[in-house]
Amino acid sequence: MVKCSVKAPAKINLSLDAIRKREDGYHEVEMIMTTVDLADRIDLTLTEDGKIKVDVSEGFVPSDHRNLAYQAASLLQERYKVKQGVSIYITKRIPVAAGLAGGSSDAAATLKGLNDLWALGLSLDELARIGAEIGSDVSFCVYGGTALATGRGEIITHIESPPPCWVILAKPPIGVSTADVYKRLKVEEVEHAKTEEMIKAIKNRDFNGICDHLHNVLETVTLEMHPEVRHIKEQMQRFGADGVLMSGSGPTVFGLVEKESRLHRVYNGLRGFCSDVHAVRLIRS
Ligand SMILES: C[C@](O)(CO)[C@H](O)COP(=O)(O)OP(=O)(O)OC[C@H]1O[C@@H](n2ccc(N)nc2=O)[C@H](O)[C@@H]1O
Ligand SMILES: Nc1ncnc2c1ncn2[C@@H]1O[C@H](COP(=O)(O)OP(=O)(O)OP(=O)(O)O)[C@@H](O)[C@H]1O
Repeated sequence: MVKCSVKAPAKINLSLDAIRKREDGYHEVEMIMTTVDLADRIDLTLTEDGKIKVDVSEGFVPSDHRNLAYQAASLLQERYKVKQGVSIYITKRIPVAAGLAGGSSDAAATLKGLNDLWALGLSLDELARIGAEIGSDVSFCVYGGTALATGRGEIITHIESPPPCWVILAKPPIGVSTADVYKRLKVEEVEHAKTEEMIKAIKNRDFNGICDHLHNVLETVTLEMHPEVRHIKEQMQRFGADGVLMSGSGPTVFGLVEKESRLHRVYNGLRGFCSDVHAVRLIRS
């Protein structure tokens, strides 16, 4: 096999809590993450020149060593002394710098695709451990589905999928730096998430319970920096989403909607003033 295509789905954080700042500069977190069916596409083609080459459908995403898919390929190539190179084409559909783990998911998909193409025989757990060296969200993206992520986000405990529902994603035309948001977070002052309650609601397939326990400690920080995120949250609530929260470090806001009849109202209402809106579903593991 010399080529393959891999899907790289986005994630949302149903809850995100920061427990404390660690000595290595990262925050100890507790997050409930789940994948949604908005995905980038990664096309991998092996080459004999030993080089890693990245091209991206979006001009403003870096196509050099800063690209997380490049880093994933480079890490595997060096560690397993692979002689072949790879040409990576990324078709971006996930909004960039959005809190949806687009780059992390591209890296995870590249790890999985190259594990097959280079016949490395690594397990998902091994790929997730390698992924953690690239970024805190990459381990989760290797597995997908729904999980509790702890540590700095790289320790993954699988949980069952939430009951099916629609997810509306709306991103204002700004990008947010995760490092910036964490830097401004006053972890000793946060109102903590009820992570156990969220897990219980998911296990009980209690859609209203899930909506009641949506909580993200980074939201206050990003809302202060970007009032347009608050505006989108308010509009999403006004148009009738059952539960609304900012994902990750933002600025994307997601709304959970149980009934399809209401989906159109929320989607069309938001499209009125926000150009980057997607109606997607949760992906069951
Ligand atoms: C906000 C989330 O997207 C939620 O899923 C993740 O926590 C961030 O994951 P990520 O983008 O893969 O983040 P990384 O590339 O590992 O880290 C970017 C920067 O965010 C800060 N960071 C990240 C994760 C974490 N648990 N604590 C932190 O303080 C650090 O300053 C780090 O330098
Ligand atoms: N494959 C990639 N796709 C998108 N951005 C990438 C990629 N590789 C590197 N980047 C860089 O990473 C930055 C953050 O982009 P990304 O879309 O991964 O953010 P995010 O969705 O906020 O991630 P997270 O939720 O994990 O914090 C971008 O500004 C871009 O410069």
